[in-house]
Amino acid sequence: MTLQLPTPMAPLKLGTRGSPLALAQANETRARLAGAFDLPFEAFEIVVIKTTGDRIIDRPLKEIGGKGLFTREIEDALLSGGIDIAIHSMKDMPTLQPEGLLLDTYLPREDVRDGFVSPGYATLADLPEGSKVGTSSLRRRAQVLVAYPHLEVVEFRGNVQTRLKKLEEGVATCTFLAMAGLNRLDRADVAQSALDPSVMLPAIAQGAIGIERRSDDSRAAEMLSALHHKETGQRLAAERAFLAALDGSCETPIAGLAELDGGTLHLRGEVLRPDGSQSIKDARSAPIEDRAELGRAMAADMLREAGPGFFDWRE
Ligand SMILES: NCc1[nH]cc(CCC(=O)O)c1CC(=O)O
Repeated sequence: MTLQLPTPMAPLKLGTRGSPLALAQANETRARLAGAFDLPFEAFEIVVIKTTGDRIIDRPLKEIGGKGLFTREIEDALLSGGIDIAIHSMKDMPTLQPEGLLLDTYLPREDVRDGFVSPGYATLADLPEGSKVGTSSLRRRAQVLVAYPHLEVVEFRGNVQTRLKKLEEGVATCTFLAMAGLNRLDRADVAQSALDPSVMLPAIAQGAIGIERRSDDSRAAEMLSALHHKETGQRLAAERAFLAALDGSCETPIAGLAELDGGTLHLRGEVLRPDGSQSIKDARSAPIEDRAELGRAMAADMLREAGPGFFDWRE
C-alpha cells in the first residue's frame, strides 16, 4: 500500500498550544516532517488550540486541576478529526492516554537540565536569607527548600517574557526555566547557568517532544515512524514507568532521569514532600530491554521507603 502524502490542498494538521514554546515545537515537527518526506511546509498546517490551562492564567495551577489541563482540548480535537497529530512537551503529559490515541513518537531530546535565571546572582547558593524564588513547579519548590531552607518560594506563572519582567520588577530574585525551552526559543542567554541533574534532578521527560495520533490512523503512524528517535523513547519508557508506578499527579513533587550508556540504562529518581521537609532518592541501572521494569521496581522500593502518609499532605 502506498502512503497517501499530504499536500498544500489537503495538509496534515498539527495541533498545538499557542505559547511561543509550543509553536516552536510545532514548527520543529513540521520542518522534520517536510524534510523526511521532501514536502513543502504548506503540506502541513499548524492548528492552535486553546486549553483550559492557557485560559486560566491568574490562579495557581494546583488549584485548577491536574495534568490534563494543557492537553484535554488538544486530545479532543485529535479524536474528533479536527487535527491529525498533536505536538506535546512530554513533561506535561499524563502517563495514560485516552482510548483511541497513541503517544509513541518522540523527537530527539533537548537539554534535560533546569536553567537558573537571576538578574542579580550567579548561583542559588549566593542568594541571601529570605530571598524569593519564583516558581509554580512543586518539584522545583521542594528541591529548593530541601537544599536551601532559608529561601522563600513564591508562585510564578507565565511565559518566558512575563517571568523575566517579574524578575525585573522584583517579584522574585530568581526563577528556573527548562534549558530545553530556552534553547528552542533561542533564549539560552537568560540563564546564568544550567543546573547539573545531581543538583536539581529534572522533571520526568523534561526536554522531550512527543507526537500523539489516533490509533487507527495508519498514515500518521507511517509518517511519524520516520521521525521517531529510538533512544529518547527508551529513556522515556523508564522514566514514565517510574512516574506511572508512583501514580504521580501534579500534586506530588517527582523528579527522574534516565540516561543511556551503550546497552545499559541508568535511572535516577526523587520524590519529595512539597514543603521540602523530606526527599527520597534512588539510582539504579539495568539492560535497556528491562527499561519499564527498572522504572516500576525503583518506584515500588521508593514508595516502600516513603511509607504511608508521605504523599498525603494539604497546605
Ligand atoms: N510545565 C511547563 C513546561 N513544559 C515544558 C517546558 C519546557 C520544555 C521541556 O521541558 O520540554 C515547560 C517550561 C519550563 O519548565 O521551563
